[in-house]
Amino acid sequence: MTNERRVLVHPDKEALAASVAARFLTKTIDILDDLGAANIALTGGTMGIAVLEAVNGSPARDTIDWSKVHFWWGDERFVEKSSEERNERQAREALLDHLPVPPENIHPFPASDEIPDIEEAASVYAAELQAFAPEGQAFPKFDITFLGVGPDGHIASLFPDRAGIRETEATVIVERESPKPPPQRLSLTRPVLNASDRIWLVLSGSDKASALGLALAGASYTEVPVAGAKGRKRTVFFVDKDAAVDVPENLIAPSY
Ligand SMILES: O=C(O)[C@H](O)[C@@H](O)[C@H](O)[C@H](O)COP(=O)(O)O
Repeated sequence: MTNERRVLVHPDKEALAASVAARFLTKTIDILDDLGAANIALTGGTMGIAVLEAVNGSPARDTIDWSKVHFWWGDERFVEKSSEERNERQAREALLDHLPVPPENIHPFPASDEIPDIEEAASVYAAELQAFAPEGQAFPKFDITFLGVGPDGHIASLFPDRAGIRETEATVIVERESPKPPPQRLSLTRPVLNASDRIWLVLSGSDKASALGLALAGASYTEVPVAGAKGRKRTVFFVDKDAAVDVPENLIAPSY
């Protein structure tokens, strides 16, 4: 199988979440068989959380040795730890709090009431990435990185024409004026995201169609950040029919 970007189309959001959840569970089993451990980067957003809820509801959920899985995030809203807006809180409620994952395997970004200075919070997460990195590397190799996509084509908290999407040296950036509320966010940078073996983008709804179509048609990633998402081995767009209306026919994988 080539590393060409693939688009898998599903009839609706529910089928999309269920399909991605099933694929996540089987792929994680394969990764654990191959490597003995897995690093997964989660995303915020309604589709990202819907996938986690579907994983939690799967009968196959408990076939995995979750003690070997580490969970990270691609981005986080810089709000209080208990805020309902936090990606970590939403992921814990959707899945993580229902799994026998050792607490030390869950790596959330710092919250604003833990480290009030957002620049320091970014440095703390960069240090956490470094602490779990292979020798000589600055961050772990993520086996699967989930990304949602905004109507403007943003991924994680990397937004069009903002400094964050252009950053190639730092592993974590600060976004202070996110066009998507809340305004203050922390995000992994594109090089870190793209060092993932697999990037799985999950998007639904007609409001995503334009960004997806532009990205697949070769738009600049500084203008349409999702255009710059490319895993080392696989880049798969899991979409519903509404989000797929502008996708070139030749990129749509046969439905299965
Ligand atoms: O913290 C966040 O808000 C997410 O990381 C963000 O990148 C999200 O994934 C997209 O905005 C898509 O969100 P929806 O799936 O809700 O459209």
